[in-house]
Amino acid sequence: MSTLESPAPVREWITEQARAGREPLEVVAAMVAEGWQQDEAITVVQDVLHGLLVEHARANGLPEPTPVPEPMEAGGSHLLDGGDRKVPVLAYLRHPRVVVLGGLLSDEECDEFIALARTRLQRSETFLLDEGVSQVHEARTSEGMFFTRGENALCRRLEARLAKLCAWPVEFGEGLQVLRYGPGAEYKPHFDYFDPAKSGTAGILANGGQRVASIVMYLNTPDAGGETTFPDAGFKVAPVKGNAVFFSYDRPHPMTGTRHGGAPVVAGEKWVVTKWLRLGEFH
Ligand SMILES: O=C(O)CCC(=O)C(=O)O
Ligand SMILES: [Fe+2]
Repeated sequence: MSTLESPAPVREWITEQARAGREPLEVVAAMVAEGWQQDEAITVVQDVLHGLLVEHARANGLPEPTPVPEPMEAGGSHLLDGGDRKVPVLAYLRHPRVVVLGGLLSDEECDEFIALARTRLQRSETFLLDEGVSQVHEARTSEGMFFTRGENALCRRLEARLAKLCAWPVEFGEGLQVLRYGPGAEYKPHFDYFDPAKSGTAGILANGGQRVASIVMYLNTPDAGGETTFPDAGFKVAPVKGNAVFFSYDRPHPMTGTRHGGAPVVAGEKWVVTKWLRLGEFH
């Protein structure tokens, strides 16, 4: 019998202990004293407590966690397999979940993205979920454009690399977006998921479901400023050509800590290409 199919009375007893404020390790110790194997006791306690937390979240109107891409899962190696390229991890943070990647794109790939996007740029818009429309907004003073998924050989190559790195299907990704920030331009702190409380969200989620991860890739190195900031974590990522920042959010809620922004460019310009990953197939 697997421990997860352990009899209901044991699970009920663990739940009672947790509700009475007993420490999980004490509960495990009590089970071991009753003849349980340590590892099996830990597994059952963990499973019951996880279920309690999910129930608690639901009862308090919080969204439940979903699976997310996890680029660090590959056996703990710091050199990730991007298929056609090995990608070094430069830093990672547990909460919010952030992974900083070095050399995700070659210099030539960065230059080619800028060249392909330059003539198609338009003032960036922000999707106003209450009104269900996209509008120019002072919180976002960049210019941008979207490629459709698989639009050209360069997009296809990068999309395949990201899918391999994140172990997340290409079909679950939105088209790549290129942004250009001139001097002084910025993107004020925001969340990338779609707010479930807004009326326009249901329509957006019909295609692909929620966003669960973002990868912001730097196509040049601004002379000063332009960091990607995570203000709630007191953390910022330096925009360096070819490098990237990955972050994931397992539910559309501020508790993920993934509020982030593009700090104002102080000197020079800043170019990024962004990929958003959805929970399901995006058309
Ligand atoms: O420019 C940056 O550093 C962040 C971009 C961003 O947050 C976005 O495109 O959603
Ligand atoms: Fe963002």
